[in-house]
Amino acid sequence: MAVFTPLSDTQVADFLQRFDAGSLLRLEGVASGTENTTYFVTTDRRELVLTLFEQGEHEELPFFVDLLDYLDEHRLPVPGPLHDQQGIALQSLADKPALLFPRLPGTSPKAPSLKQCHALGDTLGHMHAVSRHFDGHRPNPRDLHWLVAMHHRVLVYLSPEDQALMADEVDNYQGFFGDAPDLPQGALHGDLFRDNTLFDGERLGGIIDFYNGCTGDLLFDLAIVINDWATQADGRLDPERYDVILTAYQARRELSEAERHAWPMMLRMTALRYWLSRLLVVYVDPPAHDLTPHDPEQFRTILLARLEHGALPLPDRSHA
Ligand SMILES: Nc1ncnc2c1ncn2[C@@H]1O[C@H](COP(=O)(O)OP(=O)(O)O)[C@@H](O)[C@H]1O
Ligand SMILES: N[C@@H](CCOP(=O)(O)O)C(=O)O
Repeated sequence: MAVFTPLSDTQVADFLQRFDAGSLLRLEGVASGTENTTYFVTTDRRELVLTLFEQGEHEELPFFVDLLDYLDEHRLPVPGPLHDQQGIALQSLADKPALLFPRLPGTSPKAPSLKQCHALGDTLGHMHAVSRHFDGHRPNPRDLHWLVAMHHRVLVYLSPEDQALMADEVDNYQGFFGDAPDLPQGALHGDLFRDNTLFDGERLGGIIDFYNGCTGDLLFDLAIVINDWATQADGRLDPERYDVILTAYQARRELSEAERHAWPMMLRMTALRYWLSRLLVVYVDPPAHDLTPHDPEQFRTILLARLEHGALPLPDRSHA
């Protein structure tokens, strides 16, 4: 499904000669990708992943390479791209930009255990502690400016109640974040859902799919994680997962007073961010290929639950 550009064994064998990565033994298209063409590549030396970039802003690829290089150098479990014999990571193959990565171990959890939640909170806290010093720059493409600009495009498809909900919420965020003190900044993953992690048992083998990566409010990343990892089917927060992730995170990077104050609003804003991006996919800009879109309703439910019940208290760092 997700092999948009078919590649032959010969093309990939030739491509591998640019690197010091061994000779091709096996090439296998990956069905689960949604945006790019992904192949698993086995050589006589190692397991690799080859990605061809089918869409998106290609001029932004050097930012992703720099970010992955930086996090890899700081020993975060990310696929640091392979560099060729001239030291260059970003390549071209079949007229598409291409990157070669190590294949990280594990599978994505659907119902993460508390140990997996701990590993995720610990790694995200570690990542944010080091990513504060990353000197690349890419504004968050899904921040409040984007919400303000884009939400008008879906209102016509919503019930009058949902139109009011969305428009009022965006107003609330503008009022709140316009006056709020600046939040700690750094590089973010930007889409750290369960399906962008690979677990080898309880061990976090890797965080993948950094193509929403950007620089901005670190709290935005943490709120995305909590809304995906620590939410029950009815949209309410799962208290155990919530506590474990946030305690492990804060053992690495303590939240500031400004972040604690902004937390309930950030949970709402990132829920609306996905309600909106999913509505845009369904109604405004459906993908050219035949993929089942994610359900926007899920994030409307999460937003309503955050509005009705607020956020649970944040654990203190002293409990870490
Ligand atoms: N470095 C990696 N190690 C192991 N598996 C990977 C790696 N990168 C991607 N994958 C696998 O390929 C799939 C598609 O990759 P992804 O980058 O998420 O593509 P897309 O952006 O098209 O969704 C992932 O769901 C995962 O199964
Ligand atoms: N994880 C997202 C999909 C990626 O979102 P994007 O619109 O920022 O590319 C989801 O579950 O909706």
